[in-house]
Amino acid sequence: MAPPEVSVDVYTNTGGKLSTTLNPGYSKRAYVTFLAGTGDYVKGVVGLAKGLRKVKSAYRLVVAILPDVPEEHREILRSQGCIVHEIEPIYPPENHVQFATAYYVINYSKLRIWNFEEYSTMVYLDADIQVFENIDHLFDMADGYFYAVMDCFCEKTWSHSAQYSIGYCQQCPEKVTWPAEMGSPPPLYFNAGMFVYEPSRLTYESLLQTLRITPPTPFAEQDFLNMFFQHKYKPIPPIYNLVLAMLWRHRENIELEKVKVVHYCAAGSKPWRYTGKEVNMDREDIKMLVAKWWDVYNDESLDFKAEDPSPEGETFLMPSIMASMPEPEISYIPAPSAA
Ligand SMILES: O=c1ccn([C@@H]2O[C@H](COP(=O)(O)OP(=O)(O)O[C@H]3O[C@H](CO)[C@H](O)[C@H](O)[C@H]3O)[C@@H](O)[C@H]2O)c(=O)[nH]1
Ligand SMILES: O[C@H]1[C@H](O)[C@@H](O)[C@H](O)[C@@H](O)[C@H]1O
Ligand SMILES: [Mn+2]
Repeated sequence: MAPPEVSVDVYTNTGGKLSTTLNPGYSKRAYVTFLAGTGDYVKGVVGLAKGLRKVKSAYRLVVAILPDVPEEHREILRSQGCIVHEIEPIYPPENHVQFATAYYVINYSKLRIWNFEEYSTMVYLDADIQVFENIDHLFDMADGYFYAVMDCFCEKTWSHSAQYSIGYCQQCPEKVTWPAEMGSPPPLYFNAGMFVYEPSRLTYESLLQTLRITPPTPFAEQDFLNMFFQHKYKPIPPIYNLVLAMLWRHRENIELEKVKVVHYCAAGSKPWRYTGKEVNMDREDIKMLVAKWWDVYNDESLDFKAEDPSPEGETFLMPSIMASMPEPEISYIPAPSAA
């Protein structure tokens, strides 16, 4: 039986408030990012909030914050229209980590976002990500999968891995093929700076339970999520999370003018710390992308306005008739053959 229709206010990230008739069965959607510490990542979140406004995203930005984020920074985020949501830290399993505990706490704490059950679908974005084109259509993908962009194994950060040791990368699996004597090739591996997922209490509990018996590995929650969602993972095109190293490692896989989401994850590329001195950072494409981030960050017209809806406002799934953006088809990337 169809649920009764009710009239509700729909708040948009662009500051609009639309009254409409919605089916209460409609699910809620939001972007979510993560912030820890007293440092300068708050600038990344502010940039991201403004970027989402610039591309007229219909959905709010939730910021999952650790208790150590100072009140001053929380206030900046609220004043930018973000929904600030404090979470408890998650610690790595006991007796496993002698050093770099902070690194693991920061990254594992991200798993709390599976507990945000008030939302049915969320798009997670690292604070060092910027969105240059509307990606709201990602919320329309079929339920039951974990969507993210395939990573690249060519940078030194991967030097601990078997892939790196033989020069194998899933971005060009035909260049160096996986040797039979090393067993089956590794499963597809995503970068966890951006993903589409469904919060769920059950999944959340299973994640935490599994984490307790999983020794920490170099890429922390990224390795863990890859293991946990191995059979649910569906790759989406690199335009949804341009890992910057792709520009010098696999330029042929990237159509830069089509890129919607940029992930400033390469060493030296965080726009708010950028000096241009580190390796590859003097490239023209990098300079252009850093400048584009600053354009958004410095654009005062993108600041959240006082007359805009309160950060407590809810964002409901809008009936497609109201959606302002055309919804491009997303082509799934077929799994590269092992050979
Ligand atoms: O002091 C910090 C450090 C990190 N973060 C948050 O944690 C995220 C992950 O850190 P980085 O973006 O600096 O790291 P990378 O992009 O190199 O990280 C990649 O690898 C990490 C694990 O190694 C995570 O999986 C991360 O999501 C993935 O994009 C940041 O975006 C930010 O949201 C903070 O808030 N404060
Ligand atoms: O998977 C890794 C990891 O996310 C690193 O932290 C990032 O800097 C690299 O670019 C990426 O390949
Ligand atoms: Mn990142």
